[in-house]
Amino acid sequence: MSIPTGANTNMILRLELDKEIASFGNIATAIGDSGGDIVATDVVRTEKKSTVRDITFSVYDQKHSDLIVEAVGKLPGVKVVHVSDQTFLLHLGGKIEMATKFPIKNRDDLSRVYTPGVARVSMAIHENKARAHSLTIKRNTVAVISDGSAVLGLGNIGPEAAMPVMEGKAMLFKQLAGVDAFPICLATQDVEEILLIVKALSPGFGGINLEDISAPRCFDIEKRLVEELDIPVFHDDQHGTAVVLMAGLINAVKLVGKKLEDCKIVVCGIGAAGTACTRMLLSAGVTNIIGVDRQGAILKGKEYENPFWQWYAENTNPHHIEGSLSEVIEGADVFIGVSGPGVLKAADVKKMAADSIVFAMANPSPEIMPEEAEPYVRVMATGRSDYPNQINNVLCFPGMFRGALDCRATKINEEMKLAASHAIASVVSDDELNENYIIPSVFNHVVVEKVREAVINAAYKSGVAQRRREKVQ
Ligand SMILES: NC(=O)c1ccc[n+]([C@@H]2O[C@H](COP(=O)([O-])OP(=O)(O)OC[C@H]3O[C@@H](n4cnc5c(N)ncnc54)[C@H](O)[C@@H]3O)[C@@H](O)[C@H]2O)c1
Ligand SMILES: O=C(O)C[C@H](O)C(=O)O
Ligand SMILES: [Mg+2]
Repeated sequence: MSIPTGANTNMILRLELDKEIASFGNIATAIGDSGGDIVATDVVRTEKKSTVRDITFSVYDQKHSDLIVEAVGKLPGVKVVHVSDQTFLLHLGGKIEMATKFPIKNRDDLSRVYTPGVARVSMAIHENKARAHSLTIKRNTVAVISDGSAVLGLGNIGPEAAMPVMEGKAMLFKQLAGVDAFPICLATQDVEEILLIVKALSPGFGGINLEDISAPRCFDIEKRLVEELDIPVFHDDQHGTAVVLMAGLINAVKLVGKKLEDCKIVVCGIGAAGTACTRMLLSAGVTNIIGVDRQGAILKGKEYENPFWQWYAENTNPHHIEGSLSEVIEGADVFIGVSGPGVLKAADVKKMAADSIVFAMANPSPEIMPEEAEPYVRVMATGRSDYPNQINNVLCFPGMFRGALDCRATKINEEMKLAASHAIASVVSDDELNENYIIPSVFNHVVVEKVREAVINAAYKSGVAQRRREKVQ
């Protein structure tokens, strides 16, 4: 599968040029004629007969870049050394590192942070385990755990390939909410093994963020970890997504003047995210929900191997609507896509009710690109950062864990999730609300603070916060 590099990505082409044969003018013409735009050129080194240059040029996508590289590579005296882009360069050596809070300057410091001084601290924790929250990194630390089985919409690409996504989540935790998160990708997809590993590594962490673990295994893993651990365990693809979806929907229906309970909602992709989004919609009073997966609409009376689809069939699709996505979407007010790229066609969107809302949330390529859907929809959103209305769980998980860690919640419950949805939605005021602004930006500093506050209040009200209220600012 080719991954779109995004609109107007800058590529860097390293060329070795034979000084006698190659002409920079020809290179510039080849790039320009192929629709590329030269942004910069740098001389890397010059030798007697050749020179090595980096040419930075902007392209639309991966295919466009390949075309230009091919055209340049055919020029006389030009050898393509390699092609990279800024995204790849940013990933060289990974995106995060560990830092110490203060330097160890002398033997005195050494004897405090390390042996012998550290032994007294260890014994204090041994006497009272709760002290780990004040004397170790536990109170500010979250493990971001994946088995690489459902990475974005790319599927089961394995733990090594999942690392860049998990490093990205860790960066966002730190930058947005000051939470120290560790990416941990496991070389197993066995439920029992994952449970054992996560439980065994939990002592050093204040929370567990499960990420990109495929359904239905993710449900069992999360449920059992929640039962067996006394720190919050949160499967981000389920609950983070559902929280942000609900925030976007609260504002979108307000904008189009519909009532959420009256809407016909089609959810496409009944995996981790689709199941959790549906549960949240049901608890908000929506009844007319139709779930669609690869085989079409999920229906009561049919036999499903997946026990969660059995539950789904019992609890949704009250009018027993059968058929494919393009059949069941007829007259729908809302489409929620958490499946894969290009699943929804413009012709399907045309069949939706007036003032339709399309949340095409599959990453990195949505169920339909905004350019295709926009002529027929009133409100369009994706999970991506390069279009307006980014409905992405990053609006939830930093503030959610910040709040849960600060009040030392034992779990993240329904009350905390619903409070987070309303907090996110409330960042967009009625005056600001419009088709291109139903959900705040990830960079809006108010979001994390509002989510944190709402989560803390809900945690105290629902009795899962352990820290004395007056200690939590
Ligand atoms: N925007 C966000 O914040 C956000 C959050 C979570 C997940 N997602 C996206 O949602 C998608 C699913 O993630 P998940 O964690 O639930 O994965 P998952 O593997 O648990 O579930 C995916 C489901 O989609 C179904 N599906 C795949 N292709 C389909 C198609 N062509 N038609 C109908 N159904 C199809 C699969 O059968 C599966 O049931 C991914 O693309 C992911 O990037 C987005
Ligand atoms: O990682 C993201 O951008 C969102 C979400 O967790 C996903 O799996 O797509
Ligand atoms: Mg994810």
